[in-house]
Amino acid sequence: MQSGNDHDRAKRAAARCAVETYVLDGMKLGLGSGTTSHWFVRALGEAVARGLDVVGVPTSTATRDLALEVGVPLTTLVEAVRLDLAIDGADEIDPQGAMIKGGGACLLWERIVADAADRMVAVVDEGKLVPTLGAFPLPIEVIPYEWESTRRSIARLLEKLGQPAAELSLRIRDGAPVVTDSGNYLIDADLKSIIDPLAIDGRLNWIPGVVENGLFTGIADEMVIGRADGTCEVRDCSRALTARPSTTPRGDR
Ligand SMILES: O=C(CO)[C@H](O)[C@H](O)COP(=O)(O)O
Repeated sequence: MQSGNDHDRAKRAAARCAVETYVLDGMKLGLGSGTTSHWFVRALGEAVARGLDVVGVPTSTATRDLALEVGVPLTTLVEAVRLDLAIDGADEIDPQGAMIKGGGACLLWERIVADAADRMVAVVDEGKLVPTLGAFPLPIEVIPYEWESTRRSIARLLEKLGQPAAELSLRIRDGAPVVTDSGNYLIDADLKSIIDPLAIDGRLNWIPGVVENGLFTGIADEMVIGRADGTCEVRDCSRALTARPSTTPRGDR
């Protein structure tokens, strides 16, 4: 069993490997959120201090603050239009590269930034690899207005899709609902095992009140898997067929 320190070493290994393997001078980058992404932003800051010329679009206010602290120049999607590469973590990732994201409450901005990138690379410690998604509760971002009614609609849809949730819990921290960077709430759906991620991803956002969900199917092109011994492995998942329609068809990116 891995300790917290092992996880941390593995995350740092994945982050360092991602900088060394993918980041080139002149790139416009999507900067993910969560602890693994934060190691990536720190490693990027060190590379910038050595002369690397890149700009980044952050996927959360926390990542924005860290990028400013470590000297990574920032831009916006309005200015950059397209990004060369987005690097981001995941809460779970399957062999096809389908992910559960949003454990850090940043799924909406993460999805927007990944969608604007020509290539998306997931950076994970090996503990994130799963044969089937779903042990990690699926985060669903909802607007606060009548969120309980939205939760009921989510429950009905999941039941219809043959995937009833054991629990649909409003995410609470310190006695109050967690509020995302966009001012929304999060409902975590404990699905145990997700049989058809694409079907759920494709339907959840149709529910009025649902802003985004944490199933990222067909988005990751590659994954960098970090290990506690400091090594890493790169795996290709760009041939995965499980994509929900993007605003930008992959061929046009
Ligand atoms: O989706 C995310 C935030 O919304 C993160 O990428 C995900 O939670 C993984 O985080 P960590 O690298 O800390 O394990």
